[in-house]
Amino acid sequence: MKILIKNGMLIHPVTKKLEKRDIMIEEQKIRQILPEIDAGENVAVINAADKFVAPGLIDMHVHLREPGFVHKETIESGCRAAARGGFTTIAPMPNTRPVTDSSEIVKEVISRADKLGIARVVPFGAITLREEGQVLADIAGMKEAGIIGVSDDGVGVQSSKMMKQAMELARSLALPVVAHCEDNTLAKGGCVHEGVFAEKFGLRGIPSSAESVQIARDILLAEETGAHYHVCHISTEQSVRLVREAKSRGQKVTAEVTPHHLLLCDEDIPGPDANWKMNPPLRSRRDRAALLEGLKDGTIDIIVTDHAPHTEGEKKKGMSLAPFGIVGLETAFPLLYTHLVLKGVLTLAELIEKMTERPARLFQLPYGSIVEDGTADLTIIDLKREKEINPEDFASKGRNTPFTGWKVKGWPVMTIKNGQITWKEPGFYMQ
Ligand SMILES: NC(=O)N[C@@H](CC(=O)O)C(=O)O
Ligand SMILES: [Zn+2]
Ligand SMILES: [Zn+2]
Repeated sequence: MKILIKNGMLIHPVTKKLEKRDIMIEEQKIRQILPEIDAGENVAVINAADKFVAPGLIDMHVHLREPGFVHKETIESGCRAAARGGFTTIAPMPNTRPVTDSSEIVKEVISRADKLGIARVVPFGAITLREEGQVLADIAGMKEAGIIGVSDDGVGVQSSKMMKQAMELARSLALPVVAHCEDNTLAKGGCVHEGVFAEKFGLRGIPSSAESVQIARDILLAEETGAHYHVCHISTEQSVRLVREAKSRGQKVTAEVTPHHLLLCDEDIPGPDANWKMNPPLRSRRDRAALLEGLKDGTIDIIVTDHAPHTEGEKKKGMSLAPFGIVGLETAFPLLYTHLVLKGVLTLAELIEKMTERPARLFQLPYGSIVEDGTADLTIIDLKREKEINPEDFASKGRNTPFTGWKVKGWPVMTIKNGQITWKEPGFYMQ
């Protein structure tokens, strides 16, 4: 089927200004981008007047929970959440049960996602067997099966020796090492940032050094091994400084940040409600400022959600006992558009770049831009539409968000992946 998107606003690749364009999609490709295209016969026309058309959003850090934790999320519910949030490509972390540490599980995840066709799923494989930090996983086999990088997300790799071996192997396979950075001897037992909130509520804190110490170690190991080292969910001022310094020396070190670490700090936590509990925790106001600075100056390369669904029952256990993590796929774009773009922190083009083209480049994925003959992954967004965040609307099984009730603008109204409509806001106009 041919689809014609009429009168949408696109970011010009050079001037970065918005301009009105028609886009013709045929099969899985973008065939034409022109100021005016006639529909002709047998073409479905989408009226995108006053709407912004972005490349399909890419999220390089999500948790789909299948296999093993399907009460929290399934590949299907997670992909539906992605499509509803405007994402066409998502990269699930391997901390499922069993852990994604073999080519069989990698193939299984990819084939289930392919059959559904709701979002393109490009998985990470584990660094170590069962993410236990003891024995390297079959990284070469998993690469054959389709992984795009390795990560033990959920836990830090405690042994320097293990990390070094992983980097050597990953380097030889041209795979990035994507690190959840957490030194257990420093973080042990903490549930929130070691700061004002922890003190006020008498909770055990996780110091910033639990993250930054491991980043410092890993940057040295990456220098020695030549691996591409990517820092997961960076959260502290010191971590940003380390990445900036490594980049300035020309090292291949990259980093990602989440919307919640960009928009919230520990002072904002209203009380001991586990919907505000995630790993790494919300840090200080100063850390948050350093993250924004790092994002603006390019030290931090991309934005990811770290979508981490948990059940209401699990989250009711309170700050100390509830699992870490919040959902993010269905709120990321409107939150960032409202609080970064509309407040002048980033331009719309900069925000989009960090959610499309940059992640595609970092992980060598052939997506993330709107070009003729390119894959037809597109997200149509109503930048003016304002709506309250209501977890009851989520396609995700997870309702665990600290952003309930936030009034935000910039809601996706249609998501197209590989030339197929994967989600559409009810009532969004189509001829
Ligand atoms: N971010 C979180 O708070 N939780 C993640 C694990 C992780 O990303 O480290 C999860 O799997 O629930
Ligand atoms: Zn993590
Ligand atoms: Zn994660």
